[in-house]
Amino acid sequence: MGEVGRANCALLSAKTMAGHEFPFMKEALSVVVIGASGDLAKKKTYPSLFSLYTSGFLSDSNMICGYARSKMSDDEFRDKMRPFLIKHGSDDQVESFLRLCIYSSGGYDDAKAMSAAAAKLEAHEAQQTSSKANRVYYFAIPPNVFTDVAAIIKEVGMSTTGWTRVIVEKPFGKDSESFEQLDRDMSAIFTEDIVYRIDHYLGKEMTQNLSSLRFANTFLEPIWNRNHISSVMISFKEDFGTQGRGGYFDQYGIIRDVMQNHLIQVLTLFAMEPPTKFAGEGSEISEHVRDEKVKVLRAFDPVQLDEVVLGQYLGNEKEPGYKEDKTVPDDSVTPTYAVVVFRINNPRWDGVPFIMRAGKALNERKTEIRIQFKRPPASTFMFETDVPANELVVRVQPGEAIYMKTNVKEPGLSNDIVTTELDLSYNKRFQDTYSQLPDAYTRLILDTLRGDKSSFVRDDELRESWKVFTPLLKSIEDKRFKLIPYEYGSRGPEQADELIMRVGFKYTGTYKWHP
Ligand SMILES: NC(=O)C1=CN([C@@H]2O[C@H](COP(=O)(O)OP(=O)(O)OC[C@H]3O[C@@H](n4cnc5c(N)ncnc54)[C@H](OP(=O)(O)O)[C@@H]3O)[C@@H](O)[C@H]2O)C=CC1
Ligand SMILES: O=C1O[C@H](COP(=O)(O)O)[C@@H](O)[C@H](O)[C@H]1O
Repeated sequence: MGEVGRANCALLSAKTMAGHEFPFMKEALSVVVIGASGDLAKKKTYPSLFSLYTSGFLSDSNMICGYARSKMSDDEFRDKMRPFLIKHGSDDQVESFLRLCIYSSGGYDDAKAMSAAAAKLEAHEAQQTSSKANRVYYFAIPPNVFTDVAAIIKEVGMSTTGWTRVIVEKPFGKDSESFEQLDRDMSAIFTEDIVYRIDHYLGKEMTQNLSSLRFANTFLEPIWNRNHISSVMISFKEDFGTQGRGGYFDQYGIIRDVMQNHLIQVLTLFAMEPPTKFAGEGSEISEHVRDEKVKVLRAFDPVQLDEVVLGQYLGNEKEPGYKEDKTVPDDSVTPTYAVVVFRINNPRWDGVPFIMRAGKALNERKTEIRIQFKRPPASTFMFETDVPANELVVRVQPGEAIYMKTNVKEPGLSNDIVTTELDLSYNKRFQDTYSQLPDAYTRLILDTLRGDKSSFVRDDELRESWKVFTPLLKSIEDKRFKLIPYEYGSRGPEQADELIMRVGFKYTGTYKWHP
């Protein structure tokens, strides 16, 4: 890899970075997973740490210490974790990785138990040749214990010879007020530079790709504005319901669950102005992208209530409805589906609707960004037909792809216009790497080890995004919305389509894809 490519490693995948030696790899490292007995730890945190191990970023000299309230021996913990690792590597790799994993039990405010865990880290670190010992704490715990855990880590768990970094999971509050409280409590304990707020959508391949797509292609950036784009739609669809998590979900709803975090992150990366720099040496590099994301959030207009549609799913003959989940109250008014239109009041985006759609229990699973361009001028006169607008679609998942709906002459003797696509499907174009693309968590944990914060959420980003969402959430809690029922497995409420058409999205229904 040449020097330019190397400098840009912030934009490369863990796979293509394999073989790279980062400074943290020459120093002692312990990773402590708080909440190691939980769901996230077994489904995401440990498999991602294992991937970093099999790709050479973690080594046999590292220690991974699980910490949670449940009492377990090291071996019992390893037995619990083994089934979640086996599909990610060979049996030998799993066993050698599990040898790095120890377990320590204790309460989330129990400084004595945390000291016992820290003593194990110290004993291990003392055996290493490096005089610097770094520590990462991964908070796979509910937010109500964040500050208790943070306080005991600060008291007894900080590295005295190297850096300490803390990865924190959402939710980062429920509204502006609770966010400010959490932020005050956390910042009284840790300085912002050691806090890595993870949003796994920022680690997804196509989210990471957005800036390259925009700023590394001269044909795109000049048309990335109100002069050429008529609407932008960011959609998140899941073809399953709350899957027994209804009790948790009911406290949050779809807006807090995916819009205020994952989708707003995608939107701000899409809409921000060019950052000063993406890559290079120094911790300030990470701030350039985050500065621009904050700036664009500050330009959001208040959401208009008549530009919002909310829904809740009903069951069908096969699947239960949302309120049939025993953990959901019978009178729940929590939306499982939402369309919200955002307006960005700056010279680039004035007048362009940003339509955010998210829903559970829909007809398919997909996340995408759909950019609809203005119609070709005078097309009805010139071609004597309504030529459809071009659309650029960034398919985030599943089946990562970028395709541009393009109008061409129908091949043959006809002069009719047909809409087809310029298609960059990742599974075809990047056959060697596609099946090995790293999980979002793998990439983000590696970024933490490297000290690259550009794909983590800064406190002022959260502050600004809560300012956008809080008034809307309050209106929902004040029951100012009618929740529209939709059937499990449908495309969501019809009123959602009416809204997106009303604000400017055009659906012709004429495009057919032939894979
Ligand atoms: N490289 C690749 O992998 C490619 C894949 N394709 C695939 O082809 C298929 C069709 O392409 P696509 O770009 O989605 O085109 P469509 O024209 O089918 O859909 C375009 C958009 O219109 C919305 N829509 C659909 N029905 C209605 C309606 N009745 N009223 C209002 N809006 C509606 C869809 O929303 P909603 O999502 O809610 O249905 C979608 O956002 C997709 O599955 C796509 O993944 C196409 C090109 C390349
Ligand atoms: O954070 C969350 O994200 C998942 C969707 O993540 P994905 O990577 O599978 O797209 C969502 O199902 C969950 O409700 C939400 O809390």
